[in-house]
Amino acid sequence: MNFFDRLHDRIRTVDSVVSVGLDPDPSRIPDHLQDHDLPRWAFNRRIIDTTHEHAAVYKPNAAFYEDPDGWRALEETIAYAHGKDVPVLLDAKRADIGNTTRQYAEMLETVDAITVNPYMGRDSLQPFLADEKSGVFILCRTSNPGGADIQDLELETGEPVYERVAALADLWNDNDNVGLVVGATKPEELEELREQVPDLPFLVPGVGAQGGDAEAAVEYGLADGVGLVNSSRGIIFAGEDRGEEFAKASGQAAKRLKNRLNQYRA
Ligand SMILES: O=c1ccn([C@@H]2O[C@H](COP(=O)(O)O)[C@@H](O)[C@H]2O)c(=O)[nH]1
Repeated sequence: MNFFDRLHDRIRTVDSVVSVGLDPDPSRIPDHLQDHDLPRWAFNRRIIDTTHEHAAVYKPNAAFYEDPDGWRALEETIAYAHGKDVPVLLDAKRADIGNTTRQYAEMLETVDAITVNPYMGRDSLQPFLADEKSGVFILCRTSNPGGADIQDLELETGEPVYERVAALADLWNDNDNVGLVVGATKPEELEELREQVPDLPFLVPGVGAQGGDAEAAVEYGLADGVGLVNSSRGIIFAGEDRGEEFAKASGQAAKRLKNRLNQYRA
């Protein structure tokens, strides 16, 4: 079964399009976990225990794991999430020349989907696109203010770069495994892009800590009911002031976001 069919089933099972971002900033991990062998893993395990019933996927961002202990923490986290039947989308934003990107694509042996950067063109993404079972989310219109610097530039045809990226992503979708990353902070672009590529599911980050538009994220992020709305800090650090009870607050935050997003689902 391909990733989007599996995601469709997962969304139906938990009645949720919430992507729980696992970005365990070491400086924000509660004191009582700092002595663990792998504090990031100890933190994530507790977050997974309280949020998995509300999670369509877990989205660890590779930036929070790129050191030897980090990779171990990530491996444990992925295995634990899978043990709870939750797919894992690695937010790695990878791509490189073909020979290198083939190595990056090995990551798809351990996760279910990945984010990739289209800046180097189709050959830089080919090993990801060719992996029929895995999801490939292509950065299109990102949520950060500087996303405009390049993505909004107008081409000679009058279309902005992000629209060209969406058109290319649609062309590259031979295996029905491509989605787009479009920020919830850009509701107008979400609407335009949904019209342009009606069949591509979106990963929509930027609700929660970045203050994006949750209603637009659901209304335009889903293609035939399939898509993901991510919150990371808003869920995992919801209980920052609650000491050993921190994970309970994360479970409540994930449930609250699920219910809020479900108000807008058809
Ligand atoms: O356009 C983008 C692409 C990726 N992200 C990532 O999503 C999460 C958002 O975290 P919050 O704490 O909910 O703000 C994080 O991993 C980003 O690197 C994004 O925000 N925008």
